[in-house]
Amino acid sequence: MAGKVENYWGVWAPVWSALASFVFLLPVINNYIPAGLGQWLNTFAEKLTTYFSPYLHVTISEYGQENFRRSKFYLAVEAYLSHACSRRARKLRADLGKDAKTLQVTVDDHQEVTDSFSGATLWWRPSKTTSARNVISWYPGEDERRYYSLIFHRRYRDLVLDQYLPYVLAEGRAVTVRNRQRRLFTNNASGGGGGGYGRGKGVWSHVPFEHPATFDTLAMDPDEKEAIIDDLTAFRESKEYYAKVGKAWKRGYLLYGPPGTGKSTMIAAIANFLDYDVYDLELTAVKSNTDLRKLYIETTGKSIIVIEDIDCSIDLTGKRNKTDDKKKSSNVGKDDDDKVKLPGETDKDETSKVTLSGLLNFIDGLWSACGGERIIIFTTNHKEKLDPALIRRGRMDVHIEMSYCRFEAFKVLAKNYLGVKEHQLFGEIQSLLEETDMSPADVAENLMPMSKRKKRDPNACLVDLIDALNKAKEEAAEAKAREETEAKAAKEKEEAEARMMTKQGKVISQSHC
Ligand SMILES: Nc1ncnc2c1ncn2[C@@H]1O[C@H](COP(=O)(O)OP(=O)(O)OP(=O)(O)O)[C@@H](O)[C@H]1O
Ligand SMILES: [Mg+2]
Repeated sequence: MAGKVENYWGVWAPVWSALASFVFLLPVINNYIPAGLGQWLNTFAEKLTTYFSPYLHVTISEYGQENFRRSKFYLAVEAYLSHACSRRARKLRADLGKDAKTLQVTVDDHQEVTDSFSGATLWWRPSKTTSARNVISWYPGEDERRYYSLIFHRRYRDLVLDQYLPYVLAEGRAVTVRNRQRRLFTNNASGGGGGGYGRGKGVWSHVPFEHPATFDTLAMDPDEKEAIIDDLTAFRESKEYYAKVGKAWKRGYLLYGPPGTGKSTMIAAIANFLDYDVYDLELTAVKSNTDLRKLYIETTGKSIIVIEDIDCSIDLTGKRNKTDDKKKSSNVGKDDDDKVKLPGETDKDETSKVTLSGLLNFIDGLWSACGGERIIIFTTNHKEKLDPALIRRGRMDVHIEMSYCRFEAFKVLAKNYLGVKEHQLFGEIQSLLEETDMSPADVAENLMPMSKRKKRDPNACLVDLIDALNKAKEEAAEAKAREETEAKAAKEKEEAEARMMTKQGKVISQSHC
């Protein structure tokens, strides 16, 4: 939006100059004339300025009606100007951002910057007023009030109000999102951090999210990876589509597979790819369906809600053991812990009472009025243990199997860990990986050059990996042989027992005869 710098005083310069002198002198004149006349002169000066000036001013103040909060529009303008116009300003203000890591540069006070939009030239001027009162203020922004003035010709009034300002708001927000420090939230208060769960503060505590995993570092089949990236991209760009078909803008992913195959790493890669916050939901720390609902409502848009190891978190299979059956089944669909407690009465049962139906509601987000895109991810080592209702399409839309390391995935790890794309040992490794189930975590561990010898020579890492694969292969063969022997022994025992039973049966029937 770079614009030609022009002076908005233009041909009206002499008139403005005279007016400005008059307005400037007014406070001095006011000291020597009666109060009534002074007030009249002030009003007159204002009217004169408004009447002659072809320019309009829009003021955007830092603090709105509520003194505690900085105006969102002001922040958006600040972000927009620092991004779009700060290059053209001569005086800048530099500060550390919210996370105290990134440098933020904004246009300094009283520095006018120009912008242009659909042929219109606009001037932005950041200013501040300082309170004359000799009172120390408790509230931020009371003593010093910053504001932006936007000045433009009145013929652009509609353009500015209807198009330019909404554009500045949207652009400013986008810049803020790009610059923000993403966060990892957790509902497990013992994990440290800010507001504890259920203590009247926020229900989530958070730390900066700094996981370095990306899709480039994720070792898996390239075609599957591409399909996931496509799916995520389509989701991110489908706001209108979801609105059109009347669906909440959310998508569920089920990541399943053996330990160490990259499920948690994949979540970090997705978060980094989409630039979303992550809410790591510890289900065992949630006491009731009501609390689960509160947690959902307090999540923001552009976020990933994660429940790791869902099969271990809670009994969600719907299959209850007989003794507990009666008690637990009365829980399904109800929030029995919603009932009013007597004063002083505490929760005797500290265990989670989240039910399957509570979780299903959570996923469906039926009671949620919050907009904005959300991704829900479950991880599990045992997909077969999960209730089909929990993972049906529509809830968990995409099922992704994270499998043992095969050759294509190995090549990604070799490139990332050793910087090696081709090697004479690759052939041997390929055939070993096809025959042996080794998790990417174990392969990665073998490739890590953690000793001086390995650091000097990537070859040593590959040789170590071959040794580990051969060992794993032998162990797998031994385990298989053991299993076969045990199965054979069990079968023989069963047959012997059956023979014995038949024999006994015959004896009994003969004695009856
Ligand atoms: N597919 C992969 N690509 C790259 N690195 C991987 C992959 N899988 C595992 N790793 C490495 O192994 C470590 C453990 O992986 P991760 O925690 O993602 O496994 P997981 O599937 O979540 O295991 P679990 O089921 O035990 O939670 C990671 O820190 C990562 O360095
Ligand atoms: Mg994991």
